Amino acid sequence: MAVRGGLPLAVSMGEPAGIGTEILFKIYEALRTPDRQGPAFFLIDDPARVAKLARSASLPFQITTITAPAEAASAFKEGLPVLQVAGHGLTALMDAEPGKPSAATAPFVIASIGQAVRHTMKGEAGAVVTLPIQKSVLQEADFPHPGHTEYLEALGREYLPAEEAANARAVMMLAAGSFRTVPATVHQPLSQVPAALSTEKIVAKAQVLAADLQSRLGVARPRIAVSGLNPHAGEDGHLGTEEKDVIVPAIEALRAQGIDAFGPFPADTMFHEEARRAYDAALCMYHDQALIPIKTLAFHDAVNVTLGLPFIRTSPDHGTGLDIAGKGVARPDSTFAAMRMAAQMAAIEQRQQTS
Ligand SMILES: NC(=O)C1=CN([C@@H]2O[C@H](COP(=O)(O)OP(=O)(O)OC[C@H]3O[C@@H](n4cnc5c(N)ncnc54)[C@H](O)[C@@H]3O)[C@@H](O)[C@H]2O)C=CC1
Ligand SMILES: NCC(=O)COP(=O)(O)O
Repeated sequence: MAVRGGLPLAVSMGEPAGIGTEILFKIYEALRTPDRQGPAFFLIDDPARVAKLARSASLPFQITTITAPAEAASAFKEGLPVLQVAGHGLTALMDAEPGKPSAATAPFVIASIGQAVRHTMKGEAGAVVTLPIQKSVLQEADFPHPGHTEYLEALGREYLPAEEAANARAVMMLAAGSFRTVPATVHQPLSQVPAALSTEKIVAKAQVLAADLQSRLGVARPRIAVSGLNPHAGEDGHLGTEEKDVIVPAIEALRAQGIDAFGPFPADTMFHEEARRAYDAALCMYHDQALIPIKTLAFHDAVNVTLGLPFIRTSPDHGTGLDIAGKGVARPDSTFAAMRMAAQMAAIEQRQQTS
């Protein structure tokens, strides 16, 4: 599959003690056949570390060091292309042990994400695909963002004109085919969610969602079902008032702007099969409300997409899988789906730019 003018995907390394690299090995092995059905990519990591892992797993292919993304497409035919991640003290990476993350590797994990974004924004890569990070370890290393979504929002702002940058909002979306869920608040402790919700925030997230469903995913007239926050969507104010005070005004504002938003719906009944036919995306109020249904129904198929960025970013829906790292049992499906989705989005973007 061609990616934006044949450009390969830039894959950030994620947690070196997690399942990301072994998953990438499985995907490369599946893709290196002559009739491969998937996009070319390059990994931003330490080639020596990746080669050591490949040797210990007796893989039937080689790791190819590249010095620039432009080499990735042809290198992909010879071996899994790896571009050096920036940073000092590479022994910390070489010493990474499956299942045992260390804050010493955090600077490389963070640098790899930044490099993937830079190459994509420079037009050297078609999209960013991130392998999972161990968020607690990055926090220990004083990473000031709770996850990729927030970091990518900050990185994306650097590429936007000042006025646009001030209003830029990254939106987390989990997607498995036409089943899509979006949390209005993202990595927020549950106790802080009610205070963090506002009519403005819900409106801003829904605007990005509607715009990107149209422009990046080809949904002509996005239908957005909005969840309540409380049991039974507040039971007409008897079980909470956020619906009346915050969510309904947001839906009204969105409808006045021509966005087909409706609700609020009780979150316990809006995800069953028939209910899902009525909408293209569910805008939920908090992380687990959005992620539990989709990970329960489609754990190995779902993709995490960040909308509202000046570049395309996808990721598997799962995390670092420390409990299974190094055992060879991690399934590559979600990361593979993330790569295919990034390639499809890049192709849509390219068609729009050339039409
Ligand atoms: N995009 C990202 O960077 C993400 C990072 N995380 C981070 O990952 C870390 C671990 O999070 P958890 O909640 O434990 O979730 P997890 O997804 O890493 O693991 C949950 C369960 O699913 C299994 N699992 C995960 N991926 C699998 C795969 N590909 N094949 C087979 N089984 C798989 C694991 O073995 C574990 O039993 C946390 O630090 C979290 O913040 C979590 C989600 C996304
Ligand atoms: N549970 C999803 C998740 O934590 C992914 O977050 P992000 O790192 O993509 O922001």
